[in-house]
Amino acid sequence: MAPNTKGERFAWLDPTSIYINGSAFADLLDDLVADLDGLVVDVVAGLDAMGFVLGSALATRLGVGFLPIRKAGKLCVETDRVAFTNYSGRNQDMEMRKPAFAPGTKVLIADQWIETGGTVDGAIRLVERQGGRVVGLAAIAIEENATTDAYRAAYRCVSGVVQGSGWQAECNRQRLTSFETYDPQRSFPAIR
Ligand SMILES: O=P(O)(O)OC[C@H]1O[C@H](OP(=O)(O)OP(=O)(O)O)[C@H](O)[C@@H]1O
Repeated sequence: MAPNTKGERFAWLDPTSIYINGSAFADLLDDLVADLDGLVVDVVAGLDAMGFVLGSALATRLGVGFLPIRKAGKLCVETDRVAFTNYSGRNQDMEMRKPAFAPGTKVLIADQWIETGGTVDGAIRLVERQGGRVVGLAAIAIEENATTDAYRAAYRCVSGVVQGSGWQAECNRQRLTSFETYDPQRSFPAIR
């Protein structure tokens, strides 16, 4: 995963090198699906924008559909809208089509990353307001803080970066030791 080279307005890392490499992406999905074993999911909801990548891939692996939750102002149908604040401190709105599913639908929410938990909090509210049951959260990494501790207590939380690992501690510090040797070419897709 690549370090931020652009400053504070941006996320502290970029996981594109996982998505762009077929083996790495497949390994990530294998691990997440294995950790989701036994969880009954009716639909995967992915968060705009990068949560669409992981969310739609997971949905196809789980054999269920995919529901995009959008940043506000994009959907051309009736929506429900909530405000949220993410790691940047910026206030934004997000929207979900309305109606999106029947009450009681079991929803797995997927996002690229959970840092403060502010973004996923908005998605949980949208799902629950339509009578959906959030059954799990999936991400490449879920940083540890009071908000995400509460999520782990309430929902099945699965992440590529495993809780208790050295990588989890590095994620919490927002500095990976692998940044020192990061080389984008190592993840380039093979040319056939
Ligand atoms: O836990 P939080 O502090 O809310 O931060 C996590 C969110 O931030 C990132 O997305 P970002 O808002 O950067 O947008 P993007 O998906 O369009 O890159 C990430 O993909 C999550 O959606």
